[in-house]
Amino acid sequence: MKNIFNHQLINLRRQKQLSQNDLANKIYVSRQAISKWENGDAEPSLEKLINLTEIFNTSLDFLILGHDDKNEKIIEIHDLKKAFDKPVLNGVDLDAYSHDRIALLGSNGAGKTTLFNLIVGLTSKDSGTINSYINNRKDLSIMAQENLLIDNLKVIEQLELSASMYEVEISQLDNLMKQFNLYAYKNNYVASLSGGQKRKLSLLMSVMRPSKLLLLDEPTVGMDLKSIDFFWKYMDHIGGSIITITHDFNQIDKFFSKVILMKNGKIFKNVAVNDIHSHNQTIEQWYRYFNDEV
Ligand SMILES: Nc1ncnc2c1ncn2[C@@H]1O[C@H](COP(=O)(O)OP(=O)(O)OP(=O)(O)O)[C@@H](O)[C@H]1O
Repeated sequence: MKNIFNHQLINLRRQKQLSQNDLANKIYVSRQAISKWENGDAEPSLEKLINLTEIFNTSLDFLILGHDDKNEKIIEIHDLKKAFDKPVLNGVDLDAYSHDRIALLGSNGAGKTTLFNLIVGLTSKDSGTINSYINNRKDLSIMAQENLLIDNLKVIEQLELSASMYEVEISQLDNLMKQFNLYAYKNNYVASLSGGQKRKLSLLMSVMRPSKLLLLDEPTVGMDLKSIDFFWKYMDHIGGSIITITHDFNQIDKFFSKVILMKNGKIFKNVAVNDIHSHNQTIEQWYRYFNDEV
């Protein structure tokens, strides 16, 4: 299990709208100590960790690992059907749990984005059930395939808009833009960004607050290699359940715990990545075999 304490601390402090000084005063340490913890240069004593769990009303597991030890079901989909001109989803069954990192695979037109849109509520189902055990407004984030950006806003204005919706402190935005290599474009119009920069901005908007379920639709398409590497490293520090539509096979082997293959409007395979590796297969080989793309 990965220790992501410093990321959690930043996120939880922002959620509570506390400055580093405010938090330092509450637990009787210096502001510099908070800064070191958030930069990953030092870690608090157990006593201070416990103080932090009380302030943020959370568990030690959540504070350090980004999730509670219980692997809770967060979404349950049963016999989901959807047709447009022709049937697209023919009875999808899928459960996702709080620790899951799922790569959703399938050929073009298999219905992956349609499934996301149904989960988020952008599309209405024909039949079946989607039971969500999280608060979709607070705990569900999505980075959609089409960038949902407003062209005539400046980058900073676009981010301030999301920050106000997600109750994220505006003072954190400069730091986030620096991490995402967007700071130099802070006052540029969204319309003037390259495709890859727009993807990074969308990604930043979808991860600026912690979520229990994060849906990503082809997140790395259009990004350069450096940005792709940054993206996956960043994702590794995010808590909660993540379902990603991606064909970035190198990363699926490293990052994901499960792969789901959609075919003929159904979940054709739902397998642990470890199981595939234990048969000496890469995910790409497995995918090509089962998706008849050998
Ligand atoms: N709003 C819509 N109106 C009509 N048809 C639609 C609509 N949305 C999706 N479809 C159709 O549903 C099918 C599945 O599309 P979807 O975008 O879900 O596939 P996908 O697996 O995400 O594909 P890709 O890998 O190409 O992004 C396609 O045939 C598509 O044309």
